[in-house]
Amino acid sequence: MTDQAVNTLREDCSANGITIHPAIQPRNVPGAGLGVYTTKKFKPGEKLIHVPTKHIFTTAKIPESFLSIPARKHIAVHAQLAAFFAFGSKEDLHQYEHWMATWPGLDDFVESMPIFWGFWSEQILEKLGRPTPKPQKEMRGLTGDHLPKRRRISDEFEHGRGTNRRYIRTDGTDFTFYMWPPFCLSPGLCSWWHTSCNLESAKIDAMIEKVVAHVKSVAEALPELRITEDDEQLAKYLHAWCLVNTRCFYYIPSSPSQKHKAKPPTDPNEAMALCPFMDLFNHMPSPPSPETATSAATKDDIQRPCKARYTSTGFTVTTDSPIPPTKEILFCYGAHTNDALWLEYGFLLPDSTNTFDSIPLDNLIRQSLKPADTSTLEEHGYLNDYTLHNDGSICYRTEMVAWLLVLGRAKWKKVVEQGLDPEEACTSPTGKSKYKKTILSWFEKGRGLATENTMVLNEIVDDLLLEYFGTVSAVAAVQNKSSEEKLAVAKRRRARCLMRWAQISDMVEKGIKKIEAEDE
Ligand SMILES: C[S@@+](CC[C@H](N)C(=O)[O-])C[C@H]1O[C@@H](n2cnc3c(N)ncnc32)[C@H](O)[C@@H]1O
Repeated sequence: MTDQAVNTLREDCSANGITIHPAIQPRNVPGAGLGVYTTKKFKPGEKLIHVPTKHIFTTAKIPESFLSIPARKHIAVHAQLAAFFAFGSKEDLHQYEHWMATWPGLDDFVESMPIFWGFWSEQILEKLGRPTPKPQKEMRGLTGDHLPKRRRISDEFEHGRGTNRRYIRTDGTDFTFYMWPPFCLSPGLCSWWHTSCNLESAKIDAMIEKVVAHVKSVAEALPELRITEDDEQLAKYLHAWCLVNTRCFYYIPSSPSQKHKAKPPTDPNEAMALCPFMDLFNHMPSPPSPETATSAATKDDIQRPCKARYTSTGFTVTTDSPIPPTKEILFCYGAHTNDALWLEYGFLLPDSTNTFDSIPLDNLIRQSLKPADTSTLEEHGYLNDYTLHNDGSICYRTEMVAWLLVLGRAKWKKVVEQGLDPEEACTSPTGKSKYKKTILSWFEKGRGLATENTMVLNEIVDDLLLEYFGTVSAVAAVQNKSSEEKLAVAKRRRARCLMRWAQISDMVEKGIKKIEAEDE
C-alpha cells in the first residue's frame, strides 16, 4: 500500500469531519497489510479517532437504484454490503474511492483464507452449480507416489474425494493419515474431525455455506451481474465479500430516544457496518494477565487493545493503556481462537501468543467412549465440546468425561445429579491416577496426530503441493501467475498449516506437563 493512498484517505477523512489524532499514522506491517502506529507516547483514555454517525457505512447508504428495498428482504446485510462495493456504479462509489484504495487486494485473501484453497474453492463452485475441472487428484492421491512407499499399506476414499491412508510406523503400529484435504487444516476447522462425532458442521463448511448462500441471493436479485456464471464477476464479488467479512464492526443504529432503545437484530451477524480509517487497526488478543508482570512499572505498561465505543454521535476509539511511541495500536476483534482468525481473517497469531487459542478434543475423546458412555454423557448434557486451552488446561467437560471413565456410569450419574465433586466422590486409591492416565491417553493421541501430519505435510512433493494447496482459477481469477509464483503460494500455505500443527503440538505438550504435575 502506498503512503500516498493512506495520506489521501486521511486528508479525505479530516475534510469530512472525521477526527484523527495527529500522532497516529498508518503504515505497512510485515505480513499484516496496513496497521496504525503511534508517533508519540499515549496515556490511557486518550481519544484516537471519532467517526460521526453519518460516515458509518450501513445498508441504509446503498442507493435504491442499486438494490431495491423489497429485494433486500432476501439478502443478508453482509451480502448487500459486498454487492454494493463490488458492483455499485462509478458515481455511487466515487465518494468512497479514497477509502477503498486502502483496502487489500483479492490476492491477499486468496492466499491466506482456506476457503480459497483448491478443495474448498471447488466446493464453492460446485454449490453454485458451476462445473469444476475434475483434476486427477483422487487418482494421483491413490498412487501415493509422493510419499515413502514403505509406510503406506492401504488407501480408502473418504467422502468420494479424499483418501485416507493407513501407514505403518517403524515400530510396527499403524496410523491413519487423512490424505486430502482434511489433514492440512487444524482439527478446529476440519470436517473429518466433526463428522466422525456427528457434531455441527465444521467451521469451514459453515463458512462455505454462508458465502454460497450470499452469492446466490445477490445473483437472484441482480441477475444481470452474472455473478455465478462469469469468473471475473464472481471473483469481484468474493473479493468484496472478504473485505466486508474482515473489516466490519458490530453496529446497531442508536435511537434518538432513551426510552425506545434500538433493538439489536436477532442474528448478530446482521448488525454490520463499515467505518473509514477505523478498519485499519490490526488485532491483538487480551494482554498477559497483570499477575505475570514482574514489577508495578511493567504491570502499568502492559499494552491493552484500544476500545471502540458507539454512541449516538458516532464511533469513538480510545486508548485503554499507555502506548509508547512508534508502537502499533491494536484492537481486539473478539475472543477468537487461531482457527477462527485463520478462517475468518486469514492469519494466525504466532507461537502461543493468542491467549484465546484452544483446540477441540472431541474426536480424540469420542474414540475412547463406549456407546453406553456416549448415551450417559448425552443424557446429562456432557456430550461433545471438549477443549484444550492455550495454556495446556482442559475444560470442565473434558474432566467430567475422564471421571466418567474412572467412576463408572452409575457413580458418575450420582455425582452429576447430586452436584458432587467427582474427585471427592472417588473412593478408589488409584482413582486419581486412572483419571490422569485417561487424559494423558487423549493427549498422546493428539501428539501422534500432530507429529504424523507434520511429517507428511513436509514430505509432499511440488506437483502435489500445487494440487493440494493450489488455487482454482474460477473462484479467484488466478490471472497470469507463473508456475513458480503458484508454487511459492502453495508452499506458503503449507507453511501456514505446519505453523498451526506446531501450535497444536505445543498445546498438547503443555497439557501433558500440566496433567503430569497434578497431585495424585
Ligand atoms: C480490519 S483489517 C485491519 C487492517 C488491515 N491490516 C489492512 O491492511 O487493511 C483486518 C485484516 O488485517 C490483517 N490482520 C489483522 N490483525 C492481524 C495480526 N495480528 N496479524 C496478521 N494480520 C492481521 C488480516 O489480514 C485481517 O483480515
